[in-house]
Amino acid sequence: MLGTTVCLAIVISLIIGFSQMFFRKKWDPRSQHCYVTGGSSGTGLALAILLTKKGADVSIVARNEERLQKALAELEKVRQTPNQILKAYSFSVDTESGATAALDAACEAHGGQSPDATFLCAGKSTPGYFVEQDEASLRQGMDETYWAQAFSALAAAKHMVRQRSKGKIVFVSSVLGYMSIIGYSPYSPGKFAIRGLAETLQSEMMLYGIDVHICFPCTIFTPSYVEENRIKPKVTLKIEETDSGDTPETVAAGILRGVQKGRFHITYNFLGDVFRASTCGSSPRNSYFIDLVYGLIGYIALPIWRLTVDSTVRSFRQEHQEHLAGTGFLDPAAAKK
Ligand SMILES: NC(=O)C1=CN([C@@H]2O[C@H](COP(=O)(O)OP(=O)(O)OC[C@H]3O[C@@H](n4cnc5c(N)ncnc54)[C@H](OP(=O)(O)O)[C@@H]3O)[C@@H](O)[C@H]2O)C=CC1
Ligand SMILES: CCCCCCCCCCCCCCCC(=O)[C@@H](N)CO
Repeated sequence: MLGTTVCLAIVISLIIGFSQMFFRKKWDPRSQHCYVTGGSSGTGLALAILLTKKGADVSIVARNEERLQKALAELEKVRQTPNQILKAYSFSVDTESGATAALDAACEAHGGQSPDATFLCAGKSTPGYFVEQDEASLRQGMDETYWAQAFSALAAAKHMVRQRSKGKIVFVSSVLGYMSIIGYSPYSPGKFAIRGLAETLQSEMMLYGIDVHICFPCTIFTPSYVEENRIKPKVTLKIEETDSGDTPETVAAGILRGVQKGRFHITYNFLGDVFRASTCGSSPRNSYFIDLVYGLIGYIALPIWRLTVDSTVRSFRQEHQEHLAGTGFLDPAAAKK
């Protein structure tokens, strides 16, 4: 009985898998309005360039006007047709009012129509030790991760639902939204929170025919990666040596491919695939069989990797004590153990 059920499940998922592979119509960005937050730099910019090359109308949003204008000039260079609408808007998207105003401004250039796809790339990482954080820095961490994406998703969802228009919402979390390591207390919780929101919306947006996706990148060589490494604890840098990193262009191509394939969780490299399959839970899978293989690899390799992470952290104990003594954090009256 169990054998028959398993066989039946395999046959059904094979049929579904193949039919999706051959008959699913790939999303074409041509002439679609793609709204990209964080589009002035790194991954968001690479994605905006890619979408422009594919013939999309592209709106980019970020705060710094100068970088936005430079980015817009990059988009202009790869414009495919004279009537492609390419625009840049300076707003901070980590509040509801900012995110809504940014979206409304971008929609105005399209007769008030909702974007066909909303890519939420805005985000920042400010790593540091937990005991060196305070209320302001931890709240800032959530602003730079969760709120920098959640309010744009809210604005886009309301806009689309009011207009009864369909579209896509694409979040950018991190593998640090699947797991975490020392030094990421201001960042990782917000990236997990983005997953929580995406999981809710993947279910709820079905009411309206809105597709939801979420990408979990590993290290990306972007300007902010260079910036975060300046303040990143050495132990965190050491642990991250295992991750060889990708260019923003690779990640952007991975995001677009994932959206076109209709993936909910998007990963584009081996490490990402392993973490995705190993923490999938009841989230929609990408493939029953391939994910099983990645899951198996994770089941064997991740506990071993975790042991090496733990031993790296312990090997930094002495150095860390000296660091805390140097910053005056330690209570001088407390006996040295
Ligand atoms: N680099 C990496 O190693 C990894 C990055 N990620 C995530 O990928 C996404 C892109 O990162 P990356 O390409 O490195 O980023 P960059 O720092 O290169 O670009 C970030 C972009 O977001 C904009 N931005 C940031 N905060 C706001 C805000 N509050 N309002 C409006 N715009 C904002 C920035 O412009 P401005 O400052 O002018 O507003 C900039 O355009 C982020 O969500 C990041 O967390 C995930 C995994 C790894
Ligand atoms: C087969 C299993 C082996 C497992 C090896 C795992 C190695 C992972 C190293 C940690 C990668 C951290 C990336 C952080 C990305 C990010 O979000 C920050 N750059 C912030 O922007």
